[in-house]
Amino acid sequence: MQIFRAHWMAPWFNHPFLASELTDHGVVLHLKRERHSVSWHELSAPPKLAQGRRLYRLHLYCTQGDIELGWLPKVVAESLYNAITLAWFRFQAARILPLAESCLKVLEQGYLRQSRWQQLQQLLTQASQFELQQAAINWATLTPPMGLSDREAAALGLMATLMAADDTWREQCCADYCQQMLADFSDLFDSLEAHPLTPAQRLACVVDEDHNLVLAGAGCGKTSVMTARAAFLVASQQANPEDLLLLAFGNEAAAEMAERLAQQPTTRTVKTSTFHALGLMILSKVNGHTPRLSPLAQQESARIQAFAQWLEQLCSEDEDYNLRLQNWLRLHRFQVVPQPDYRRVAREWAPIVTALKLYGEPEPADLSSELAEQLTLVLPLLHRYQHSLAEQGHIDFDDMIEQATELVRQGRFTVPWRYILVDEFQDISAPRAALLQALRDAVPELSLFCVGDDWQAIYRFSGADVTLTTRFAEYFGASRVTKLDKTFRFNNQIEQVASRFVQRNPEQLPKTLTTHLRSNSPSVHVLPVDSNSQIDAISRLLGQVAAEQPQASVYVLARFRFSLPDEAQLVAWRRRFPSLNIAVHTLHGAKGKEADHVIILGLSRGKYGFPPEQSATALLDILLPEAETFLHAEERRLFYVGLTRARQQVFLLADQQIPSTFVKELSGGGYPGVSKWE
Ligand SMILES: Nc1ncnc2c1ncn2[C@@H]1O[C@H](COP(=O)(O)OP(=O)(O)OP(=O)(O)O)[C@@H](O)[C@H]1O
Repeated sequence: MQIFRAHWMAPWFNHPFLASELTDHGVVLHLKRERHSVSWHELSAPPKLAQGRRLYRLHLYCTQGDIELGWLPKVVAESLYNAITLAWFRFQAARILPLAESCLKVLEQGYLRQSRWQQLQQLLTQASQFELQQAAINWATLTPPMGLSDREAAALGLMATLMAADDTWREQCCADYCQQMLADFSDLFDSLEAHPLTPAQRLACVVDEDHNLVLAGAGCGKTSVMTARAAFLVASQQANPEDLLLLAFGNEAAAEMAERLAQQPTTRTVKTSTFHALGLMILSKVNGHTPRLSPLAQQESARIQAFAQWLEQLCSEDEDYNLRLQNWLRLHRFQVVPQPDYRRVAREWAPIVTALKLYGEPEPADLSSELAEQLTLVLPLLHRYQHSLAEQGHIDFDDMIEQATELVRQGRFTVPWRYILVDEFQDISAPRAALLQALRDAVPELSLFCVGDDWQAIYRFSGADVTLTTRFAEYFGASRVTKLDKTFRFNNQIEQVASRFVQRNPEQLPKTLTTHLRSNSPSVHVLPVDSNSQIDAISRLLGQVAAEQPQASVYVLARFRFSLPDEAQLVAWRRRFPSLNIAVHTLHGAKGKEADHVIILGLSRGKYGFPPEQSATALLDILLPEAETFLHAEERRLFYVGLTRARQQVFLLADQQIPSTFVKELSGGGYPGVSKWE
């Protein structure tokens, strides 16, 4: 054991300190008549060396009161100082090591998500609660001495960094992570698709907050980003394929995603599902049997049929109901004689019944007397519907999502995923968002990745709530929003028209889209036609397209299914223009699809025009979440969806006598990208 002695003259001057020695436990001070031990534990900081006129003093910071060792010759003072400093740092490093290793484990998980950041802060706080002294040490201000092992130095360095870390440091960590991933996986992003991903698409794939929202414009490659993120997570070994779940709303979209994932060997086994299939799977797994889904839920036609029958029954059983219904129908210009068109009423009221079930009855104060009357007419339909489900032991999709959410909340379903990716997020409803939130809460490290475009939110009538997108962070908490603003589908001419049109509603999130394709001439054409000559006009347009671009694809779109050309007409066109790829869709059905040319028909005013002027939706409006103040807000977005299906040109067949207000707006000046054909 090395002894560090004070100057031989110390006792002569009655100085009590004679010598010191270092042990594993601390410093032993040899005083005149006794020995005094100071454990490493009691030293709250490294020692400090001070030079006197000829001799040195060493200051020890002790929790019981500071101690000064005087009368030290220079060589002794320096070596004692070095020895105590090194031993003190070693002692602290040994104490800190488990904490440093726990912090490192959090950091090694990758992107420093808000939840991981909180975990780190908790670790540091917990440690300082146990080790009060340690909390008082300001590691950031201390410089560790030479002689520490790499491990000790790293632990102390990490502590110094973490104790000084703030939000800016976290941001920097996230940015560094992204930069590293972008560099490491640039080959993957170059080669995954037929085209290399853009910088914005790549960034969207690697950002990995607890909740991620990718806000995109039409045609900006949302599907490419969904599948590329899945491939990236697997390639970077942050996830195995079975850790991932990709969710879509419709079967077709889920199937398309599955097909795209199957093209990569690493993502072939990634699970894709619709929300409904997910709900069904959760219920079946937990309950041990498949729930009995009502045919009324599965087939719209069956539901309408049942509602129509119940309306008829209600009228025949209850004369008062019959009279009130007839009055209401007359007032709203529905057919009443020879007898009411119950099917039509059923079709219009079905979404009201769904909304009533989902969101409950509105406050009476919110209803005019006319709407209150309508409510009393609709409520018996809801009661019969619920009664019929209960009687048959059936559930519908809303029940299924609600029950699945409850099972996840109760911990009865073991959530196997760590990454959930959701397509078309703008169309999510509150119950589906609650299911996502429950899944997320069940697995602390689960990250949500939602891709959507608030400009294309078109399912409010069936309960979708676009504010879950526009106020994503308020709903889900710690989030990061990335944007895709380069569209590959359409040219600048279509973009200018469509973006200006949709942004007339100031509630839409502002976006500036750039286009990959450019054109100098207008690409949105308004063709005034007589309502009876729409088919001829389409035939002429198809002929024109076939002559100029024989292999082109053409969509014929309409607001309502019954406005679309029938199957026989489609077959006739396909025969006449065999090289063209012609398809007909409702505007809702065309969502997510694209064609070279788009023809939109039925652009008139009236109850079944576009936008439809239907007073019957007033009650629905009150029931649905967050009524929109801008007139025809959702129809405007639907029109935007129609415009943005086209890669090259859009043809708007405007009713010559009563043109749609949307078309009047487009052709009335203010939209330089629109050409008007006479
Ligand atoms: N980085 C890219 N380079 C070139 N083309 C791309 C790129 N990313 C996507 N595309 C192409 O852009 C088109 C639109 O992509 P996609 O259908 O994924 O868009 P989207 O954002 O889902 O559109 P929407 O919301 O309108 O349905 C597709 O033809 C796709 O191949």
